[in-house]
Amino acid sequence: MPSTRAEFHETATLIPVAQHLARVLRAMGDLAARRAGDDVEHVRLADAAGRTLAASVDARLASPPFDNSAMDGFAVRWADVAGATPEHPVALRVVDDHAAGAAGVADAAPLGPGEAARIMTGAPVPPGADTVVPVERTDGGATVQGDHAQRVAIFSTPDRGRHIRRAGEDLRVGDRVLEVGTVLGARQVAGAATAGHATLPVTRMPRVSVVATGSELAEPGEPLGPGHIPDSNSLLLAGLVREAGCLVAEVVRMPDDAEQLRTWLAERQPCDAVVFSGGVSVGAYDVVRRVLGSGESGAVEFVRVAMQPGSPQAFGVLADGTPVFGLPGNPVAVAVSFEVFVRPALLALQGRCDVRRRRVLAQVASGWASPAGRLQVMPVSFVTPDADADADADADAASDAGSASPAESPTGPTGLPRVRPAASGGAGSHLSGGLAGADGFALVPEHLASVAPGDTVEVLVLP
Ligand SMILES: Nc1nc2c(c(=O)[nH]1)N[C@H]1C(S)=C(S)[C@@H](COP(=O)(O)OP(=O)(O)OC[C@H]3O[C@@H](n4cnc5c(N)ncnc54)[C@H](O)[C@@H]3O)O[C@H]1N2
Ligand code: MOO
Repeated sequence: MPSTRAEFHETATLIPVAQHLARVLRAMGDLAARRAGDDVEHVRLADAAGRTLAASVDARLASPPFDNSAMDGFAVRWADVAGATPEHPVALRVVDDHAAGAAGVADAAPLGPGEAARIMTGAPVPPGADTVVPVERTDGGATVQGDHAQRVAIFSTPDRGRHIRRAGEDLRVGDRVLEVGTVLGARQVAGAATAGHATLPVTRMPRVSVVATGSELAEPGEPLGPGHIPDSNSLLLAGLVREAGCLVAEVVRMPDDAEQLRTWLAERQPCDAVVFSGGVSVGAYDVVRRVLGSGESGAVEFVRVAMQPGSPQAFGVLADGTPVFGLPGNPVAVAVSFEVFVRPALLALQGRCDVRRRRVLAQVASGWASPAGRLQVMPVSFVTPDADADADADADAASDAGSASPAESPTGPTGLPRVRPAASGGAGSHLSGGLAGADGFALVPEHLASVAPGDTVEVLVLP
C-alpha cells in the first residue's frame, strides 16, 4: 500500500504494460482488418525477403519431384547384389549413365537381371532399379563409352531401397508450406521455390513517419551549440522502423514549437503510422503533448505506463485515422518503447502471425537495481567467451589460481547464458551510448527492486 499522497498519485496512475499493449494491438487489428484485401502485392521470390505472407502457401510441386539418387554410384536391382562381399563381389553390366538433370531416364528400358546404371546424386532413378550402391562400395566400374557396356563389381549390399530419395517424401502436392502471417526469410523463400512458386502474395509494407522533437537537437556530426545534443532518436527510430519490415515515409526533426508541429501535421506525407519522440511528459515545452493532447488534431491519449524506462506514453489516432505514437524522448526510453509497443503494432499492421520477440532465460552476471512497481526493461549484453578469456587473463595476473571469475563465464552453473547491463552507467534512460552494446532487453518483473548475480531473468533477444 502506498504510504504517502505523492506515492499514491504515482502508483495510482500507472497502467500495466500488458494493458497498454493490448489497447495498441486492438487498434492495429482494426486497421489491419480494414487494410486487408487492397493491401496484397505479388512479389518475385528474389524480392520477398522481409515481407509478410498475405495468404498461406501450399505445394504446387512434390519435393523431390521424382525418385532420385542420394549418392554417386550405381542403380541396381537389389535382388542381383544381395550377399555381395569384397571377397565375393557381384559383377553387373553397366548399361547406362545418368547425370543429374539427365533427360529421358523415365523412358529408359527397365534394368534387366544383372544390369546396373551409373548414376549421380540427384539423377532420376531408372525404371527397374530399386537400390543405389555408392561408388565407394564398388570398384568404380568404368565409364560407358558409346553403347559399349562395361562392368562394375559390387562389394557390399545396402538395404533394399537405400540411397533413393522418394518423390514427395519432403512435400506432396497440396501440402502446406508456409502459413499466412509468416515473415519471409531465406529459408521460407527457398521452401516456396522448392514447392513450385515463382511469386508470393505479401502484405503491403506500411509507411511510417518519424518525427523527433526538441529544440536541443542538432544534426549528428555538426558542432554543438550551447545546450545542444546530437539527434540520435531520428536515426534510432528510422532504423527500428525498417528493421520492423516497414518503409520510412519521412524523417523530420523539429524544435519544440507548436506552430511547426501543426504545420507538419497539416502538410505531412501520407503514411500508415507516425512515431514522435520527445515532448510527451509534463515539461513546459512538451510540444507533442500540447498539440496532440489538446484534441485539436485527433484523439490521442497520454498515459503513464508501469514500465521503466518509457513510462510516459502517448497513443491514438490523428484526425484522418492514422495511428500515432508519442514516445518519451530519452533515447533508451525510445528504444524500449519501440520494442514493447511500436514494433508489435507495426508487425500486427503487416498481418504477422507472431508479433512477439524471441525470449530466453538468462542468469544475471552482475546485478542492478530496478524500480519496484514497474516492469523494468533493461538493455543487457550477453557475457561473451572473449570476456571470459579477458577475465582469465586478469585472474592469472591477479593470483596464482588462474581461474575465470564466475561473473565472467558465458554460461552459469545452470547452463543458461549470462547477462550484464549493457551500459556501464546502469539503467538510466539517457545512456544512449551504452545501448549500442545491447544484445537484448532483460525483463525485471514489477515486484522486484533489484536483481543479484545468479538470479534468472527473461531476456528479449535482439537480432
Ligand atoms: N517532472 C517530471 N519530469 C519528467 C518526468 C516526470 O514524470 N515528471 N518523466 C521523465 C521521464 S521518465 C522521461 S522518459 C522524460 C520524457 O520526457 P519527454 O518525452 O517530454 O522528452 P524530452 O523532455 O523531450 O526529452 C527527454 C530527454 O531526451 C533527450 N532527447 C529528446 N529527443 C532526443 C533525440 N532526438 N535524440 C537524443 N536525445 C533526445 C532530451 O534532450 C532529454 O534529455 O521526462 C522526464 N522528466
Ligand atoms: O520513462 Mo523515462 O524513460 O524512465 O526516463
